[in-house]
Amino acid sequence: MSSLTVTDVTKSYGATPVLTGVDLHVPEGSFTALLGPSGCGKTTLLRLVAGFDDPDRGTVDVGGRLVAGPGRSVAARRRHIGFVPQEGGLFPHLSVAGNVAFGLPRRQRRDAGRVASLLELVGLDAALAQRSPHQLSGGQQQRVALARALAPAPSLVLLDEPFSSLDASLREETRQAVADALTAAGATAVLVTHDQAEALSMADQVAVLRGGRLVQLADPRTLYRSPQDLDVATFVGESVVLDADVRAGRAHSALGVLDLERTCPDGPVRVLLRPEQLRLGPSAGAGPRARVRGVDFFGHDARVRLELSSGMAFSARLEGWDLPAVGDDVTVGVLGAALPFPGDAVRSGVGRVPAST
Ligand SMILES: Nc1ncnc2c1ncn2[C@@H]1O[C@H](COP(=O)(O)OP(=O)(O)OP(=O)(O)O)[C@@H](O)[C@H]1O
Repeated sequence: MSSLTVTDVTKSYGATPVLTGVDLHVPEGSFTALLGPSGCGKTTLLRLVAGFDDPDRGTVDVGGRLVAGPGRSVAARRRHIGFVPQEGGLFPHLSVAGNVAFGLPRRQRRDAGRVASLLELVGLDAALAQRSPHQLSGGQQQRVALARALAPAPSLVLLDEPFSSLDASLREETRQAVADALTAAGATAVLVTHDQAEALSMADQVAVLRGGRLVQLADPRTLYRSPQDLDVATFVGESVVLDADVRAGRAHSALGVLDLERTCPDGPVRVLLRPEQLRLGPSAGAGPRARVRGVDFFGHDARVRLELSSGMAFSARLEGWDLPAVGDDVTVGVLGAALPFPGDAVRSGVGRVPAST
């Protein structure tokens, strides 16, 4: 397996810039997720790396070998890159074993042991080897597609939204199987997704793309806890954004006086909390009082929608055992510190919680 280095990659279709000055380094043996909203250029970047298209400017380097750049474009089939497309792209007329064997060098195609070990690597029972793709679940098909992509021991594996067509329970299970197989193979992998939970749970590092630019590259915890701006914050998770006034290093806000995650000059600021930092107490307790306006119960946890007497609405994320009822009055406490964004203009004093889950 090899590292991947993308330097200053720019691509336009007609007059429309799709990628602008993208720099990305994926260390050997690591897993990077490209995360961003629809149309931000994720798939285009993957296609330029795979060799399905060429950048207008910049370079792509796989394991120290320049595969795309000024005057150079190595053909896709010579880049030693495995590709797992959205729907798996299995050959319908070949068996599972035939599909996996297709990825092997010609002289190894009849090696049943090699095919069996690849199926084992992706967590599939060898008994499935003679089935046709249409006799498999969507999750099993994706695993076969990964086994086929890993078969030639590629330098790099690219996965383009491979779980998007799977239903929720199968998606979780398949993600885990794919992540385990990639780790076991020591693969360098890049996954395209618009699902923040998928990116945060699977990847070693997450590259957030917005409008064709890479706006932040960080490990999942850093990205979630220290997003570079409020747009990234709300894209990677639910947020409570408050207007506040910093005095002597603490933020005075509608949810009380908050400690800050990093130093911030005195003055108006917007601060970020995550809904799971909020704790609710009895209405007679200390802290700002709020009324419960709604409870969205998910089983293991719940989103409790709250409103202060000022009309400010926000949500807390609580474990599902001991939840308040709609109409209850509660007090709100804050765990940990808030993240300040001094550059963001103070708006109307109303907190917001995006609907993204
Ligand atoms: N071959 C092409 N010709 C013209 N425009 C294109 C082409 N490929 C992509 N685009 C445009 O480039 C932009 C980025 O597309 P891309 O598929 O890379 O986005 P994405 O982030 O992967 O989105 P999604 O999550 O919806 O797949 C879009 O506006 C798309 O319409």
